Amino acid sequence: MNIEVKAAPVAADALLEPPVIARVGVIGAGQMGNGIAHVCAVAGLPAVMLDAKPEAMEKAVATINRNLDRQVSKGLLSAEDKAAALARISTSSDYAAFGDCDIVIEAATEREEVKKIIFGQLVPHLKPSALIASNTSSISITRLAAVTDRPEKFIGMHFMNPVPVMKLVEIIRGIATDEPTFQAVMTLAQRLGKTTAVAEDFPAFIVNRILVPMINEAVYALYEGVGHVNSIDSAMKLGANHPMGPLELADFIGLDTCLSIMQVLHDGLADSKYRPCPLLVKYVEAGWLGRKTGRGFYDYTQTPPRPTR
Ligand SMILES: CC(=O)CC(=O)SCCNC(=O)CCNC(=O)[C@H](O)C(C)(C)COP(=O)(O)OP(=O)(O)OC[C@H]1O[C@@H](n2cnc3c(N)ncnc32)[C@H](O)[C@@H]1OP(=O)(O)O
Ligand SMILES: NC(=O)C1=CN([C@@H]2O[C@H](COP(=O)(O)OP(=O)(O)OC[C@H]3O[C@@H](n4cnc5c(N)ncnc54)[C@H](OP(=O)(O)O)[C@@H]3O)[C@@H](O)[C@H]2O)C=CC1
Repeated sequence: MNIEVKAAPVAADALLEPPVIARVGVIGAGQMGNGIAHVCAVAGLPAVMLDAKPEAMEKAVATINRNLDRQVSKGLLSAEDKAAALARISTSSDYAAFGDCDIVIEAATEREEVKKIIFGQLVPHLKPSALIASNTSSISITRLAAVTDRPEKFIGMHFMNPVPVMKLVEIIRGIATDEPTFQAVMTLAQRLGKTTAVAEDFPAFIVNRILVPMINEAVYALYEGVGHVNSIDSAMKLGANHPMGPLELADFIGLDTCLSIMQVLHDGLADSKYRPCPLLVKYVEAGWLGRKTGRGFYDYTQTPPRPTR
């Protein structure tokens, strides 16, 4: 009996060449934006950063300088390579600066409405072939892509904090993301020295679906009096071999970002197990956002940082 074996159909876009990325734009010059610009520049890619506030960009360049020095002192980078990397970084407060970028990576505050406004401002300045990536920690890539003129060239590129140190980048395709975009971003992540994990477009993807509910649970443990800040963090560092305790890590990520991620999980999965801890909500309402505001579960004006509970 003859069995006819048919080749699986090949999507038309799989035959197209992925675009080459030679110049990167970064929106948001906070802790993630400066880290993304840093690793691009070290990998030889010119990177232009934009932020709502000029002082945020000045601070970002100073942070990059300090973190490059850290790599030089550890012997990971030569002084010449550091100088060359710094020279590849520029800043602008005008979206027109993204006109010659092959990809723009958005790393602004974790609020859907903020990101959607940014994409509306960005799109008119992009060349037709330019890709857009979002570094969102949790928000639907499909929904963000839908407000742009190029959902097929839109993708999630989720770096981990601190970007120069952490090996992983999660890659998330929206429903419309095409194959050349996916391939181009996989190649870019490799060029930046990162390892990729591909995640489907579900709330908070893989890392934060697992990590941030653990942090939220640590805040519940604090809220319910199971332990003090120090005992909770020591327990997880020494008892589970985590490099940082969950409350220290929450402060490091930013409590506003942790809360936004829990809200996306709670809204998106409609399961009460993702309810943000009321104490986390209260800290964010107080403006105690962690390291970036000098106070969270620790007070960073003290050396060493002193637990606030
Ligand atoms: C929320 C999300 O969407 C996803 C996420 O990113 S979740 C967060 C994922 N990251 C983690 O889990 C990090 C856990 N912590 C660690 O792995 C380690 O503690 C660490 C790598 C951050 C630092 O380890 P270390 O090198 O032993 O510590 P140390 O040299 O004392 O560095 C600590 C400081 O350097 C930073 N850091 C270290 N090397 C750095 C570098 N090359 N570039 C930038 N920052 C660096 C740390 O953020 C911290 O900042 P301060 O300058 O304010 O102190
Ligand atoms: N923190 C973490 O550990 C990680 C965060 N992420 C994600 O990365 C993104 C950025 O987070 P992170 O760097 O921590 O946040 P930060 O708060 O450190 O930085 C965000 C920056 O974006 C700026 N910004 C806000 N609105 C605009 C705008 N309209 N145009 C330009 N810039 C704007 C903010 O300015 P201002 O302060 O003036 O509002 C701020 O400088 C978020 O989506 C977050 O979820 C991903 C991985 C890890």
